[in-house]
Amino acid sequence: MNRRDFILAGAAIGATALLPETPAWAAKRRVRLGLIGTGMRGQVLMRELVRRDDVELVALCDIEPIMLDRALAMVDKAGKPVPKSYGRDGDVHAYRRLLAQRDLDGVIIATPWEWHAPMAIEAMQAKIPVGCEVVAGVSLQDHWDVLAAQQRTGTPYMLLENVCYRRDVMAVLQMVRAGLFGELVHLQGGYQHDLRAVKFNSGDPDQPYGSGVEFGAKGWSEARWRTEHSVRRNGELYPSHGIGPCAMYTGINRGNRFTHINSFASKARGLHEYTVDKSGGSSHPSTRVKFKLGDIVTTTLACENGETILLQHDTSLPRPYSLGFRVQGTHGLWMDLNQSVHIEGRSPAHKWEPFQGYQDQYDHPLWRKYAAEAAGAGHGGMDYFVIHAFVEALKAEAPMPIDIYDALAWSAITPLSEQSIAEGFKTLEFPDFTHGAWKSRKPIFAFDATY
Ligand SMILES: NC(=O)c1ccc[n+]([C@@H]2O[C@H](COP(=O)([O-])OP(=O)(O)OC[C@H]3O[C@@H](n4cnc5c(N)ncnc54)[C@H](O)[C@@H]3O)[C@@H](O)[C@H]2O)c1
Repeated sequence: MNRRDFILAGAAIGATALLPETPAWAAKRRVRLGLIGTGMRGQVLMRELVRRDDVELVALCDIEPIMLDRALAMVDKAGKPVPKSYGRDGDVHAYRRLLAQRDLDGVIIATPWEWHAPMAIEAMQAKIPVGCEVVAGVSLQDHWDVLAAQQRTGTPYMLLENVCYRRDVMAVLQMVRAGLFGELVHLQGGYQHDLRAVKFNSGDPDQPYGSGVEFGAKGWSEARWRTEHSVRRNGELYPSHGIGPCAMYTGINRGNRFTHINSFASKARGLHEYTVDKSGGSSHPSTRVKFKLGDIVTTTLACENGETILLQHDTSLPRPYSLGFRVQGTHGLWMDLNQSVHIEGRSPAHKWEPFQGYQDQYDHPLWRKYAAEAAGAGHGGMDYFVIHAFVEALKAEAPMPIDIYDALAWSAITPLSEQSIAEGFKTLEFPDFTHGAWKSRKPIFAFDATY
């Protein structure tokens, strides 16, 4: 079975994730990748890509020449061959020319959210495996369209959700699998990150954070596109960093699934107050914008196996960063905010223990093996692992460890939470993107030190 037959076999049964064990013939030594979106995130991912000997970055695309030039300079500094580049002319569809380049083994998408679904769909139609930054799509229909393209073509798709590879998150995965928490009952996570200085700047490419109160066409980097989502939308806008680890702990899409969702949104005050304070009055146009996104959006998910999961989206108020994880079962719990654990019968009664001892004992084999390589990579090293996983799975032509179903279930939380809030905080049924396959699918994420 060659690579093409392997992909088509996936299409025939509806999902690459249902494919058998990695076949013996599959052992590529190098992969040729393209990158669409060489902005702030794309450049962080490129740091990982250009230092790998098994990756050849053969194509870059961005419609902002400054970002494209920064990316090309990174390749040059790394002493790697010059990739083809697209988009300098500002053509928002220049990525189609990249996808038409016939030598690609995979493409990474790190563009604004609204581009993820169309770009991924067209890449899969061209039979080019996709590594997509969070999120998978914007509307619920986007999610069904991405699924249809993946199933029609059988092309591998991975969501590049890096928090699943955070060192403590992976140690907790080992603890969950070792049964330390007993049967899981309740989990929490979220995206609790003061993004005010990301959502506004002066538009100066050298000062992307907090340099002013512009956004939209006058902003730079995420202020150019992300802030608009806070103007138009009210929901859990960035679910995957929080839900990804919780979904892996509870086996979502692999023996478990989300059944229901609801969301509550608080009033919206933070972004308006920030623009007034930062601009010193109410004369700047940004101070007159009415932001729809509630400052704190709280989402609850119910799971088939009886767990509840609570997510909080909190990006518009002053606060230190924390994803707010809590993993609680019949024998005890872990919380990341206080870096503490309590395990009944092992911890002192009613007392927290520091997590460090557990971290050392349950450190994941991947971290034990690759900690030195990951040192210095983005987000405390986890960006090393997410790129490593995508590249290794591509080389092995094996199922993606965070696959299309993970991507869709995690990312669809956003449009569903918007709908819940819009309909008076209504509880909604969660769609089953696996069409029942969740019952028999087995977990595959991070069982050894491979990827
Ligand atoms: N996983 C993480 O930790 C993490 C961190 C930051 C950002 N992200 C995600 O990465 C993505 C990009 O975010 P960012 O911070 O790099 O934003 P950014 O604005 O800095 O970069 C996006 C780039 O996409 C380019 N672009 C826009 N439309 C395009 C098109 N049609 N064709 C080609 N290029 C186009 C822009 O010119 C820009 O350079 C987002 O989805 C974001 O949520 C993930």
